[in-house]
Amino acid sequence: MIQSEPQAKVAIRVRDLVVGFGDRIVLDHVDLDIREGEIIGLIGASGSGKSVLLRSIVGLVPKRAGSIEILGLNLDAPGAEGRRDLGLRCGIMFQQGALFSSLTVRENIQLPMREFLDLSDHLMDELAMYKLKTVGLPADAADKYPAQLSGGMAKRVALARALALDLEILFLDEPTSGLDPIGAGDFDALVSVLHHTMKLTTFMVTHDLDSLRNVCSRIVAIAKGRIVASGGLEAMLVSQDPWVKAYFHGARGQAAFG
Ligand SMILES: Nc1ncnc2c1ncn2[C@@H]1O[C@H](COP(=O)(O)OP(=O)(O)OP(=O)(O)O)[C@@H](O)[C@H]1O
Repeated sequence: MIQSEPQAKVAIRVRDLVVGFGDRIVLDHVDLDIREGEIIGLIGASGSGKSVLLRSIVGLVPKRAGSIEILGLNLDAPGAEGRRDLGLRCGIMFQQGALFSSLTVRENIQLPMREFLDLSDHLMDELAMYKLKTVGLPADAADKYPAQLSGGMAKRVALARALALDLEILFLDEPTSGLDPIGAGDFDALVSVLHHTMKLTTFMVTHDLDSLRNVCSRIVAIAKGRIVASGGLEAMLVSQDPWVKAYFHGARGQAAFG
């Protein structure tokens, strides 16, 4: 696992967060601190609320109670300037990549630039090519449409779009799902390189045991609406939480870590 700086400042502070839909409570008084430079791997059973937690933190799902601070800004009252500031400093890559099918790769990558920056078309073209290169794609991918890309390429384009601005925090929702093990390993390596070169704080929802081992600096496990374990692999392996135990000591966990 990647080591992180224990004394770094808190980048994301979640306190007493309650989120629900109808009469179902999905997040039940969740507390979580993520420090600058950490790569967090959020794990939990299907439907345990991983994506809901990610979406709540970025303000896409309304909360019922609690508070969320990102880079020192309280999401309850960010103000127009604060909202813009967060848009510039945080990037999100969703599970399905969510590329716009009618736009080329270049145009997809340029969307956040158009929203947040005032740049000439020429400069945006140069930046888009640079971002493509950063995620390991060839220049001729720029004029392709999403339907012409493989799953792995589409994920890289989605990452390039998330990185379109100079980010401090990157949110990834199951970035390696749907990739074969080699593609997933390549993607993990890319996330590690970006972490080292850009000093990104990364919050990643994942089911991928290799990603947890190779990329994350800390694992956070969620079950029954609460954080039930947090720490390195060693902490997970000795956790007494039933779900964490089953996950790390079950057949897949044994194959990966045993
Ligand atoms: N917009 C919504 N409206 C109603 N219920 C929702 C909504 N979004 C999520 N849920 C419910 O919240 C629960 C948690 O969903 P979430 O997507 O966070 O699960 P997850 O842990 O990410 O699962 P998976 O690993 O399968 O992606 C699920 O029961 C889901 O049906």
